[in-house]
Amino acid sequence: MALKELTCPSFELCLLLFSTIITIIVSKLRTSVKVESKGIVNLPPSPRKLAIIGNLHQIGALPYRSFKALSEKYGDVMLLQLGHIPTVVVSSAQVVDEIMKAHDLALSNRGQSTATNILLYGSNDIGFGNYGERWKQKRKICVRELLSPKMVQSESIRLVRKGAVAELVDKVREAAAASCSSLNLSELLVEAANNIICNSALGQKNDAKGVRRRDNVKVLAKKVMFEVGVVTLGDHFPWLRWVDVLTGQVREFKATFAALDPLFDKVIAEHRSSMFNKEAADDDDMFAAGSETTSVTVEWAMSELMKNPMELKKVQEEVRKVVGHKSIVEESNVNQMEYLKCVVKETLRLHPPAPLLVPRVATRHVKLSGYDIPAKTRLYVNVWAIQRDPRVWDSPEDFIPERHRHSHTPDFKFIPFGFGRRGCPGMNFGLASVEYMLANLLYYFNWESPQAIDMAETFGLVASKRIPLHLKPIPFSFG
Ligand code: HEM
Repeated sequence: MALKELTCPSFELCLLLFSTIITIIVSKLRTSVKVESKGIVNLPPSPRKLAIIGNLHQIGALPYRSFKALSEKYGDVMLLQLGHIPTVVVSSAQVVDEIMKAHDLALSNRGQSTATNILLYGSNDIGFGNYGERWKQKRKICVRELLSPKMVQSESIRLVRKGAVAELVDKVREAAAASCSSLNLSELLVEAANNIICNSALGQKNDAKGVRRRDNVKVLAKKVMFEVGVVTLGDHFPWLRWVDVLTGQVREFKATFAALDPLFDKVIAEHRSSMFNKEAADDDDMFAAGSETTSVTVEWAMSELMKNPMELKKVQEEVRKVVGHKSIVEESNVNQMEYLKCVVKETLRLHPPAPLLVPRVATRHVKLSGYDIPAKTRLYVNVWAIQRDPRVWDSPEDFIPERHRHSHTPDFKFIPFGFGRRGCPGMNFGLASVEYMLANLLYYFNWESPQAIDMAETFGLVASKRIPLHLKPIPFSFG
């Protein structure tokens, strides 16, 4: 056979595959020798893995559900091989307690990906940046300038929330006046949550063409949120990074970044001499992380309430009793709505927007529940499984807001905002928005559902409803 025929593309591909396999085997042998020579022997239980892909074939489109099913067989600390990434999945409150007490610092790095490296300035942001002095500084500035309880309750941010929610209520009212029987509430919630965050952080300025800046950010933030959740082939198999280039994936990330970066430059320039600091403005993922988590929480709360009419009636009675005939829902009213707060908590228990938190990475070897976790292992905390764990929750699949009435102590069986050094700094900001949006929707309108509520999920970095929530609003009058 002529040499030319041998070097056809498929032969090159075989050669590439063969050399890749040899490289993997050699590197695996090296790793296992290293592991054994360091005395690391007691690894967590693992399901059987396949060559090269490891356990990837066992993970479905909703990984937190696949992890839960596997953990029922392999335990609360389980080791999976996701492509080339060794990954530990934690599925019990007790183990989270142990992490918090003994290993929070050692498990404070994040896992970076092709997407976060391109979109988030080399993963140099608060959400995906590694733990360290620079990261601590950035986080401190964000909390001080925007997310502290004092800032969240400041007059300026209250006004922003009030304005954005009034806009939401007006839009629902318009739809009701036009006898809309199937309003896409999900869409309006995303818009309202985005407006709260963009207007709080960026102000309400327009760009040169007269388009409101928040409208530009809105579209981009949604894109960023989706794309940072993308795990490319090259992330699982570094030797296949070139495929990400060929498929156009890398080009897509770069295009999003190219659109977002000048916008942030403008904001930074404007705020240089004022309250907002460059380090804080750097964090485009904060807008994305903050708005989608907020809107999906209200979306799930409304869905659960529609499925549970007794609870809907109860929470509406409370909201209307507290607000009375004033016909304006004040933020201060929300503090008296104890049951509404329970509804929000129960929603976050059953539908944590980040069901696997944001993955962490071990900076050094740690011992967890007696198992060895080597440095650089990725860690997922399966909050979705923990918050439905029948060992710690009665009737875990049922929507029972009442169960939160007397639970004030921090408890690792309920951690929708994560925990420790990497826990969510936007909790107060997020809760204030969720509670105020929900109180308004429940005060001004009664709701009917044109069809059965579909509770199916879809998952990127955030778990949202697969089919947007469509409802019929009916304006409520005190008569
Ligand atoms: C209902 C609303 C929200 C929920 C349920 C939520 C949940 C979470 C969770 C689970 C994490 C990961 C925590 C961990 O790994 O332990 C996180 C991180 C983060 N969240 Fe939130 N979040 C919400 C709203 C917000 C808002 C409104 C903002 C900002 C405006 C925000 C900013 C962030 C940031 C910057 C991080 C990264 C923190 C770090 O890595 O150190 N979040 N959030």
